[in-house]
Amino acid sequence: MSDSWAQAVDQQELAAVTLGNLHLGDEKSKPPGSPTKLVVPPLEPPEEKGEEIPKTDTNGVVNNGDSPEKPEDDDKEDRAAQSLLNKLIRSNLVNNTNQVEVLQRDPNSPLYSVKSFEELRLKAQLLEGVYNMGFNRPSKIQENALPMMLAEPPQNLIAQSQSGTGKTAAFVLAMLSRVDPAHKYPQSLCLSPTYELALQTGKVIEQMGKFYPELKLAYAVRGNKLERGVKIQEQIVIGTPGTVLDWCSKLKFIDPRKIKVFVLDEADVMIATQGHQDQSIRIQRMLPRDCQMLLFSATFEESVWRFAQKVVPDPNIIKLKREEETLDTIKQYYVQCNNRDEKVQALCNIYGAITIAQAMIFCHTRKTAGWLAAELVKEGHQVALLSGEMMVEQRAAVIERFREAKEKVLVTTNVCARGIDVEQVSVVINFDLPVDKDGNPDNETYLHRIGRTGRFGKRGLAINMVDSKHSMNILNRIQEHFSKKIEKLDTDDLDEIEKIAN
Ligand SMILES: Nc1ncnc2c1ncn2[C@@H]1O[C@H](COP(=O)(O)OP(=O)(O)OP(=O)(O)O)[C@@H](O)[C@H]1O
Repeated sequence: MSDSWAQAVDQQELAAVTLGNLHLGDEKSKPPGSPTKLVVPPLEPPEEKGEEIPKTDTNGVVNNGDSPEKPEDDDKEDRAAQSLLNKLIRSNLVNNTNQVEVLQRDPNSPLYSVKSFEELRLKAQLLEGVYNMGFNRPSKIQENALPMMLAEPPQNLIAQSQSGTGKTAAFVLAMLSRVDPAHKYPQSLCLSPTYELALQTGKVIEQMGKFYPELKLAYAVRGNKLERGVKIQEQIVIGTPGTVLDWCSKLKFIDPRKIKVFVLDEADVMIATQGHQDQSIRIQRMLPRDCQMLLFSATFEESVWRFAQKVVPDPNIIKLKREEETLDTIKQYYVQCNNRDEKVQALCNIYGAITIAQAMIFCHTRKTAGWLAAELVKEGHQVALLSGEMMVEQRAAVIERFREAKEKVLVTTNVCARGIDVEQVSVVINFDLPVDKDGNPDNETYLHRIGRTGRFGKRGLAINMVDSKHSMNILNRIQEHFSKKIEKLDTDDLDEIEKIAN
């Protein structure tokens, strides 16, 4: 009897934790409302299955149908959702100190790079747009990519750099620069992998083109129904492959032979969606030979490269390596427990002994994450829970609140937090150690969770919870892999805990 009562309380509290951190009705993904500038994009979701967002519904809910006990399956995480999440929470350029690698189509032509936007001789309206967005100087990738993209005669480009390094801003500038506002037909065309990503890029186009009101933008996304026989007058079109293909061929809203710049954004996300690769290639085949082709990708695996070569003839290539993560500046500890209740107790002891500004706690399953969040709330902590069944906007809102330090503890599973940098986190706790599908140590994930790139530099603290022979074995193998000692921490000894904070 008392047990079931306790369970009911648990469930209620869990629900409270979850709801407490959701920002329902977040408007971020709604199409921008500037009726004079838009062919009104749909408020309703894309309709056709398999077109825009295969594993999410139109609000970004990940429908992977996992039972809550199972670990979240990495492969099922939607790349498009991840990319959107990163865009929604990012407020700044991601710094990268690595050298840019440039491969020129014609190695004899001089290689230009710019240190200021003035050097690009942009139209005054565009330069004003750039400064109005708060950009003072080109980002690392923009230094090389912009002169190439704006060169005469136009050159093709394949560019790869991690998310947040300024690719979108770069190609938007190229798209806007090449358009002649006197001509009332599409001249710049950009393909995005999903409806939501198209809207995000559309926002950048609108912001950057703010002082150039003659330039108009149309959204070729599903749900945006136009009357038959209509010809698009907007000079810039952003859309998803299925709809753009229809608009260019079957419906003839766009004359593809008049396109001067063709951008394929997020190529790695694009090819992860069935059908998009073929549709993109079919669109590309309709474009004139002298159309400038630009392709961007955050990663560059073999499949992306093959696709890129099919759609971008004679390309220049620019690559910017990811910043390496390292464990050098991290103090690593483990705590030995017998079960998960002891792990919670150990956590509470740690919190009782040292002041932790902000911590991220990783669990193996959503269920554990939910349970742990509820336990920590009971102990009086302000906890944010990030879980796979949340909509992308909700996840973004949780991370945003955490970044603003509205909560001090973020409990999450690996899949949810992948690729998300919350710079101020000083302590990372592996409530469960990262393992792959076969139960082997997942060293890469371990490094991602607790590693720091050179730019963060600060010393960090990582605490691993061990609760069985098996997890001890995993820990040992991780230790061997990185050749870095993970010290034992006795969480019953307050003095010892205090020492680790110094
Ligand atoms: N030169 C710049 N100076 C300052 N901020 C910039 C500059 N270029 C871009 N940004 C800003 O940095 C952030 C990342 O830029 P952008 O979205 O273009 O990167 P990206 O490489 O396209 O990443 P993603 O593909 O994830 O969108 C944005 O907030 C953008 O406004």
